[in-house]
Amino acid sequence: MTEAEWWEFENVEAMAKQIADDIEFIIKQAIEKKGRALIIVPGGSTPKLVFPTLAARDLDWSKVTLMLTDDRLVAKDNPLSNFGLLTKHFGSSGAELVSLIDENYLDDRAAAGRAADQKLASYKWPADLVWLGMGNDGHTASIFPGPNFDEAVNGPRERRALGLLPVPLPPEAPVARVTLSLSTLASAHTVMVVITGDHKRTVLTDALKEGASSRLPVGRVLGETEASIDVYWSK
Ligand SMILES: O=C1O[C@H](COP(=O)(O)O)[C@@H](O)[C@H](O)[C@H]1O
Repeated sequence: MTEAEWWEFENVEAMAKQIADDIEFIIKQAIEKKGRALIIVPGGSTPKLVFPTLAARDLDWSKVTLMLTDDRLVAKDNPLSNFGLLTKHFGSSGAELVSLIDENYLDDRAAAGRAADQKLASYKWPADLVWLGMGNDGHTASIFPGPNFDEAVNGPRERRALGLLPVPLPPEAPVARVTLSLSTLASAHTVMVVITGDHKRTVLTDALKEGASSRLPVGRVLGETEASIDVYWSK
């Protein structure tokens, strides 16, 4: 069983405000303590509820690095690009935005993963915050259930990013991915999971019960997380 604290909200607006408050606090604390904040955020649809509220916060964004938990292996101007979403909301904030995708390797997921891994070596780890999303199938970042699951979770601990192919391909984004590794996600100072709807609540509850040996990616990542875990949930 993995312990997590649940925060439940009447609506997504109230949830978005609380998440923005909490991330603002984490960023300010990190800047005060070490001069910069490294904040990892998810892609997909759920962050769209929070990014506008967070981006409007009066912070010294020039001292903030924003990176993604994962991205789709597509060009930055492709509508599926998580980095495109990040740029849309934070592009004028002054924050450093880090893409996991090197457009030289759009046809080669393994090389794309190695390129991201090399790039990430120049950042200061662990991250101050890893904010995880979760798909209906229990995937988190781009660690999916299926044949790539073992490769994704059993890699060397020093590996920070890797290229993966979800099987089956998710209909909403049927492309290869580059994802942060389990060890990178799980070593953050703070970990939050943000989900909506009854189905995802059931999936996450089951995954937490299964703990570190969970059959679901989100359960595996959270089971290995060193920090306390906060779950934000709204209908
Ligand atoms: O493909 C992805 O999906 C998950 C879940 O996204 P959501 O749309 O169900 O919120 C997301 O966390 C991940 O970053 C993204 O690349």
